Amino acid sequence: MHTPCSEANVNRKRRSRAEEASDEVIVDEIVDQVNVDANITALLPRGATLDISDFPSFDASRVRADAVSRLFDRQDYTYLPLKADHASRPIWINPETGHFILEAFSPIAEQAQDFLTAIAEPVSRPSHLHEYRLTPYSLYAAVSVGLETNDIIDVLNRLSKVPVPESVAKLIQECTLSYGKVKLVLKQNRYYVESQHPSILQRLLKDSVIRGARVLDGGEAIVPSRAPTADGLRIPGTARKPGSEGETDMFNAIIELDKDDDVGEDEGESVHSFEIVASQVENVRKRCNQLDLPMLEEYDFRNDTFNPDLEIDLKPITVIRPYQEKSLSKMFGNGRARSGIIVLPCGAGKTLVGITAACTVKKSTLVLCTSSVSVMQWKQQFLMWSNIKESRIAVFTADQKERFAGDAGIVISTYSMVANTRQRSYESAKMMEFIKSREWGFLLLDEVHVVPAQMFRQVISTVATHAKLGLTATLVREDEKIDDLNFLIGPKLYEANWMDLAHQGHIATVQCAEVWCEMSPEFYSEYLRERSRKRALLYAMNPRKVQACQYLIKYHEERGDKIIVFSDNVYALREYALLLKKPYIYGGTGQTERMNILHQFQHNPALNTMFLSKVGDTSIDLPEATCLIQISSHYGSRRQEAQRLGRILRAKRRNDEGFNAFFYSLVSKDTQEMFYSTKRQQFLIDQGYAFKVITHLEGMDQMEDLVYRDKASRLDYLHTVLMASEKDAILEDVGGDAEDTLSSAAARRTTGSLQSLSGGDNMAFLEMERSSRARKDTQHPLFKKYKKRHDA
Ligand SMILES: Nc1ncnc2c1ncn2[C@@H]1O[C@H](COP(=O)(O)OP(=O)(O)OP(=O)(O)O)[C@@H](O)[C@H]1O
Repeated sequence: MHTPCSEANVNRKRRSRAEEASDEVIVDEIVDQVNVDANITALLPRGATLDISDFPSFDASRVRADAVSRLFDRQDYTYLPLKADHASRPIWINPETGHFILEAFSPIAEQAQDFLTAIAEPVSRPSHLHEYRLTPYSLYAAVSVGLETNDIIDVLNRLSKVPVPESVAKLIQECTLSYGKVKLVLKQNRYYVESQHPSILQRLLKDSVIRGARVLDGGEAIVPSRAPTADGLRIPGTARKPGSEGETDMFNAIIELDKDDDVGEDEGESVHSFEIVASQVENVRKRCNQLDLPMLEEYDFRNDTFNPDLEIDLKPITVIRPYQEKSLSKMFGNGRARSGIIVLPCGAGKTLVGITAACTVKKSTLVLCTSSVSVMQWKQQFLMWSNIKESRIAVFTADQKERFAGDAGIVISTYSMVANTRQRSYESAKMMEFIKSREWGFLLLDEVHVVPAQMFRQVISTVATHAKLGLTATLVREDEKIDDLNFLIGPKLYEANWMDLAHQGHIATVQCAEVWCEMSPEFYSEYLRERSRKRALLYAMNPRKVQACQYLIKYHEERGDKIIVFSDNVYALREYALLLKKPYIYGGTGQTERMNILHQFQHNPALNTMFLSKVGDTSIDLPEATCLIQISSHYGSRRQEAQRLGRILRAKRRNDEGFNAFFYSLVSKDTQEMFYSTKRQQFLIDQGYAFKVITHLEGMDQMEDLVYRDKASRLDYLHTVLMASEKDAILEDVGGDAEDTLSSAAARRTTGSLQSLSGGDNMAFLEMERSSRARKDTQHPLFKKYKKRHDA
């Protein structure tokens, strides 16, 4: 993170003792100055101490004269005038990049964080300082949750230590003034273009495409009506958190909005609209984008009398968690359903968020997942959390093609089933007709980060739907295709902070470590000589790595942990597992054997370790697992790293006193693997996880049965590895979204062909190859403009 203080800290380490001594004098002076500022200390949380490195701002004229300021070089923003009461305001604004630094130790950090997540993208959120960045997408999302240009600038100004720089205010204005001003609303199966600003509708109607799409029924072109009232739509199963009002007061004391600012939809301003023909919706949407007036999509489900209601509610025993409620309030905040994406960490309960949204909309719902195993789990979860009748849920997979009873219901299927353009079986074609022929109130899209944009386009153009909700844990893709999702589904509505959820006990706290394993000399000289893919095999099979793995398994088994060892390379997986006498599962493992291993892992105290290939990256729920060891991984995939960590975030024992789960990445030192490893960790580091580097495992060399201790055995082993074909160095291809037929009782999300579980991975990688040819025509011109400006 590029903050003046962190950079100064790094640079300071490189400097001579003499310079440091002179700095100390200055720092002492600053500390003195800070100490006399009673306001600052009074604002600190009880028990917290003031660290000068957390406190880089002080009198600008003094800084210029001291020995430290030159270290900041171009990042010296001391010319920005600090507000007199800056100490009680938690945000720094970078005028050049639109990045914000939030002092996470501020008493109003939580409220400031809520505001920043609504208007900006979190970049990095370690313990003390958080970094956010403004982007057109984040501002688009802000507008879509109801924030207005002036509110954004005003609140930012109140939270900021310096007046909002003109460049930042301009970006906010440029990106938000036209956004959110036009809405596409589907009412009683008729599409309306709606706005509170008649002039904007008039501007749109000057466009020939839009004018041509308008329904002319002799009525007024622009029809005024009443805006929906934000009557605080209550999401089922939610209750107001005690004490939350007090916190709001505190927040308001600093950033209080003018009363007038609140007069908006609450007061029932009139809105104006004109109708467009359904077949022209896509064209009108495109035109609006080109005119810099993108349409927001909202579903006025409570006034939809055209589509039959679905009898569904959360069971009385279902209580949704505060962060789940918060994410949903972004979707339903104004009494309508806004389309968009909710981002929650693995294991934080995205399924229940989706189900609660369906219970709120109460209209026919289509759920799309990445595999048929997930389809069955969604069905089971609907039955577990809600009171929906089983006959109202239908499953559409390769093996089951059901229809729900009655006129409203839920269909759960996979992306590939719905997006398939090849020849379909008779049954499948009939089912698709059923899906296409009706209007869906709600489309729930699971694991949106892995589905190619083309597939989304196919789904969205096939299914007539009012509101869309995308769910994901990691809104990152190596192919940078995330932007497409914003336009195909909607903006990001909410993103939870992983660390907060871990501190509240909703997900496990995890200790992450990278274990650096020296390459044994024999392997290293082969590695340097080798030019082919076998290099990867050599660093994966490094005997020191095998030893580290053996040691860690022993250490954690003795602690009572249940361990999963991950390897993307099947050759390495098999060799390690056979050598260490542990069971392994990969794409080719027979079904009975798989079920048996998973069952034993869960219930047999004598089996505490299993090896798992890439097929277990996603959708596997083994809450018994408390330790992960990664021996070989898919190059630099940040998403895969996060998903793997996700396997232990739901550890059953997470709320035990002092409990920690463990995540080890074994890396062969001085090889290409180190580069990939650093890249892989970035997403988790940005979530606040700290990777410790372990260079020496205490006591490993003294282990009695340590493998490959002598040179002869290592040379033998090297020959075996060199004999392996180049094919063995290639990572496992786990096939597409294969349909499976298995089920087992206990292991939720492991109840089937694991081969099918990783279909999503393949989808994303497939798209990566095509990314260079990807069409950019759906990109909003303002974003293109913005990107060009930034690239320049
Ligand atoms: N409000 C809640 N009350 C009780 N249990 C909950 C709640 N929300 C989620 N859970 C439980 O948390 C676990 C994880 O939920 P879920 O499988 O939906 O997570 P997820 O976010 O989809 O994870 P992944 O990304 O790994 O698929 C489940 O066992 C679920 O029953």
